[in-house]
Amino acid sequence: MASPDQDVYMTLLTSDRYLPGALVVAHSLRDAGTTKKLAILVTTDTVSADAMAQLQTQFDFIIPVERFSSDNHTNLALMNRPDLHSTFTKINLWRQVQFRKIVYVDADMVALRAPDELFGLPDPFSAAPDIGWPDIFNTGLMVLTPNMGDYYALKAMADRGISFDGADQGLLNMHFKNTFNRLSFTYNVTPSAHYQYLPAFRHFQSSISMAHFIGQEKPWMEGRDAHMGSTPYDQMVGTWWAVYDRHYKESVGEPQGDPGHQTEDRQQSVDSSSQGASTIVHYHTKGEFQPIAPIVSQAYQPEQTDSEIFQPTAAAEQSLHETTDIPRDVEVAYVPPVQTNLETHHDPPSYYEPPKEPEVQYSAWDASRAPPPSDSKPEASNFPATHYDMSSDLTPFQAPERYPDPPKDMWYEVPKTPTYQKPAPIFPWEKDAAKPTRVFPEDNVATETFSSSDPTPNSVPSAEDARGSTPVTPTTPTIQLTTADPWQTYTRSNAWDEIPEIERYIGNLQKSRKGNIQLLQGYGSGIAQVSSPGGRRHSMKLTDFPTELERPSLPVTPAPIRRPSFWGEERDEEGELPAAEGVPSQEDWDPAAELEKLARRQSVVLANKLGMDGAPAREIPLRPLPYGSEGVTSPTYVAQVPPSSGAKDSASGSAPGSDSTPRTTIEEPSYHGPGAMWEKDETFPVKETPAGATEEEKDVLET
Ligand SMILES: O=c1ccn([C@@H]2O[C@H](COP(=O)(O)OP(=O)(O)O[C@H]3O[C@H](CO)[C@@H](O)[C@H](O)[C@H]3O)[C@@H](O)[C@H]2O)c(=O)[nH]1
Ligand SMILES: [Mn+2]
Repeated sequence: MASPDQDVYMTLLTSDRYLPGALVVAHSLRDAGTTKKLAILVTTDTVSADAMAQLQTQFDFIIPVERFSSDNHTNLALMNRPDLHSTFTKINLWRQVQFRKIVYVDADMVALRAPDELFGLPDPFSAAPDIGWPDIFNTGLMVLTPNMGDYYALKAMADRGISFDGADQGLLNMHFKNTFNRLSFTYNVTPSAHYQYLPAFRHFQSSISMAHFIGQEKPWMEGRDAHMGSTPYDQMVGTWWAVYDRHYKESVGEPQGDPGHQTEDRQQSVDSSSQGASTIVHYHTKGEFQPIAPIVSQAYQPEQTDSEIFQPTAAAEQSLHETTDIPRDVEVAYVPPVQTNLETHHDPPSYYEPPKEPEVQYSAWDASRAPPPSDSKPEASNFPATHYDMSSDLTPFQAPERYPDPPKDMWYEVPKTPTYQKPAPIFPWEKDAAKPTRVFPEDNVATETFSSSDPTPNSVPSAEDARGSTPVTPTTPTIQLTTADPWQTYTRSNAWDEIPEIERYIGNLQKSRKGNIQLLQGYGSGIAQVSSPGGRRHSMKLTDFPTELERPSLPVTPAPIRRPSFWGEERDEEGELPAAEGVPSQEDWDPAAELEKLARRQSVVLANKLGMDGAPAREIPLRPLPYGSEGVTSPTYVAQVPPSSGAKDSASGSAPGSDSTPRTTIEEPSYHGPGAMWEKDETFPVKETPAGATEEEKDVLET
């Protein structure tokens, strides 16, 4: 058995014709003292059993392999080598993974010395240059490390007929194109009868390891007398014959020696074990087969092979006589085996001229003369194609230890100089504006406490007042919080209210419109000189709202009268909501009287003001009362006559001239509609909410 670390020399036999060559290779290596084992690839369908038996005597391993054929007959015909159709079989070398290293040797080589050092090469593939085209390597000698990767690649190419010469050399040179380790020519010297570089041969002669007889003619096919000269080629051929004769030279009558015994003299007999068996070797070696022999029909009895094959059969005998010139009366000692199972030709002995067989035509199709052959392949069928298979790897995916770093400079860089620039100040107060400060509710609480004892409790103290106020008593914080009204404590002043420029500006505006202002002064809607009841300071603040006391109180709608429910019952007391504070009860509420009161108040205030200002009293135009209120009379109410005398003409329903006569009908209120708040070109009212009734007005109302 071969072990994975074993090294072997290996050759190939695809037909019996090369049997002498394969045996000589083995012998030459052994004779040269190799320490390596010998193996041979054999295509069993085209190699006879007796040839196999011969191989068994010399090779340590006989390996049957599948035969790969090339259909590229055109290129083989170009080389005039149609016999090389099966050399694709060589790719089986790469699947012999039971060996560590293989030194492949063609069957037409002979070893002058054993190149065992080639097994020490680290390169996976080495070969020597071809003499016909030194850029490529010759496939007669190759040092290779078998592996299935190369095998499948080569097989894929072979299946598609990819080879520039139609044989293995073209295929292998395409696959190992630029990756082969180039060996010295001395490992594969291919002498030629036509071209010899004599000085080089002489110079390197002593270092030649192997000679290779390339081409159609092989030493055993030409006979021992073909090259008897002294040229390098002749010398190489002589070397081959020396090995052959050492082992296969037929020497009749020589004593049989030890099976392993080999003689140095090429004229002496071959070793006894191969004497009988070597007949098939002789048969395939020109000039070596001895057909005429004594009647020894059973002369050859092979020990290790099927004897049936070697029995001279009547049919075989007949066949031999028919195809040769051998007279019928001559006994044939050996009849070649009838290889009916083989497609390939049966090699005839070299001593006779075989009848002319119809020559195999591999001529190329001439497109200019004929249509393509009907059995030709489709166009571009030899284009290289790559086939991918699904992965059968069952190992789970392992993430790599680290992934490549992310690309840099991918962040947004904030501009160094900010694009925002403060706009240039436009207004004077923008230049020296006070830094804004925060005011917290606590500050205002303190203000509230302070202002509770103040005579003007409703005036809104400014922030300055609050800061300058007396310190808050820390013992009554809770009281302060509960009494504080956030709406009252919240400062309603603006920063610009205190700016003198603005006050001056407003003042100037008012001066130019004095007349109008004076007219309104007394009514509380003026800007300046507003006198508040509590001594309220004159302010020009735009946001100075009137206090609660300054605002007129609005008439209050009484609570509704409760009616019995559908069931005629009064609802439970407990379900009632508490009465609103300040709302008079229904019984105390006289709508007519209240309406009268309201009307009177309006008239009195209006008359008062107008009279005070000294302006001529305007007649109040009459207006109809709202629907439903016409003709309502009150038995108790007597309308007050305005102080001005103009009422005499304007009052409706009152007797003329009777000023002192109390009226019995409610005076119709005048109504102008909303009207414009202010006219065009008029100064806008700074006080949006009119000031409440003054003390004087209140006095009038209450009387
Ligand atoms: O009928 C045959 C033909 C070939 N072979 C084997 O195939 C090899 C190659 O054939 P060969 O006659 O030696 O070819 P070469 O004349 O050497 O031709 C060259 O071209 C061939 C085809 O490319 C290559 O295989 C050779 O290595 C290369 O030297 C032989 O050595 C044998 O091992 C047989 O066994 N029987
Ligand atoms: Mn060869």
